[in-house]
Amino acid sequence: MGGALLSLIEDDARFALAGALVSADSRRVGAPAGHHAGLRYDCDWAAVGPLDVVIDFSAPAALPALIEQCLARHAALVTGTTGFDATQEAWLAAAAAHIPVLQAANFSLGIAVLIRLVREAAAALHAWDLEILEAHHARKHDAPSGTALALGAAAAAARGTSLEAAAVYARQGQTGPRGPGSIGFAVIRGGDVVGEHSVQLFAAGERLELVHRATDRLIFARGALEAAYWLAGKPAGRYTLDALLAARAG
Ligand SMILES: NC(=O)C1=CN([C@@H]2O[C@H](COP(=O)(O)OP(=O)(O)OC[C@H]3O[C@@H](n4cnc5c(N)ncnc54)[C@H](OP(=O)(O)O)[C@@H]3O)[C@@H](O)[C@H]2O)C=CC1
Ligand SMILES: O=C(O)C1=N[C@H](C(=O)O)C[C@H](O)C1
Repeated sequence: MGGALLSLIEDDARFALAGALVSADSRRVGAPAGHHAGLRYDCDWAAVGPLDVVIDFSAPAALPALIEQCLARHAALVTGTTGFDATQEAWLAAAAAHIPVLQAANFSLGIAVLIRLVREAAAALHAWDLEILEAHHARKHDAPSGTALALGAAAAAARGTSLEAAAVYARQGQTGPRGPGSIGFAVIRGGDVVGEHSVQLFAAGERLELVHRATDRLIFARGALEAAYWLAGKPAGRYTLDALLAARAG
């Protein structure tokens, strides 16, 4: 995602790159960061100049330093990183008391609309069995994807329950029949799949499938850049992609 962001920022006059950070043991440290006037990848926040907004697509382990630096610099934070645990989610919520934070498991417009459709379908077909399938490239670290979890949370909320109460993440052996009201997840990993999500609702004699397929990672980078431009300079608080889309539509 870092590479996709760099390539877009190069052609976007709204942005000036302050720095490009990778992990301490990255083979990229010291290599040119795209074609940005002498900027090189670094692993040290000290190499990053003054900034208005940080865009994060990294790993949960990067979060403590990320939050510390955003707070110290009063910078807005856009994060697309997935796989945070409950403690890390709480750190993000606490940071939002001091800086603007926009977190989205998926920055594609199609997924934003899919989440709305899932809410509607889950509520309208409240007794139907609901399953979520996702497929991603072989290098992905977390499962199910953040997007699959967001879709599950939207469906659960639309049915007046929570993902914690409804989710079934694994089935193997003598599982017994499907639990009523449960939300099942299935995960595929392989090759260079950019990201595919399918929400399926089943009743006797019929099935509804809602599917999104991403074929280019640039869509996520574009969405994150729009979010960053919108978020910079806003008051402290939590912001969502939905709020950005509503602001643009209105
Ligand atoms: N919200 C969305 O729309 C999307 C979200 N994602 C999520 O974004 C995250 C990154 O995905 P992707 O770009 O494919 O992953 P990659 O593994 O390709 O890149 C991760 C980057 O983060 C750096 N990094 C890892 N750990 C640290 C650390 N502790 N401190 C600083 N930098 C670190 C890596 O450095 P190094 O050079 O060492 O690898 C690398 O540059 C994932 O959580 C993924 O699920 C991905 C796509 C879209
Ligand atoms: O790791 C990825 O690649 C992606 N991760 C996000 C997720 O976990 O939902 C978004 C997108 O599907 C690509």
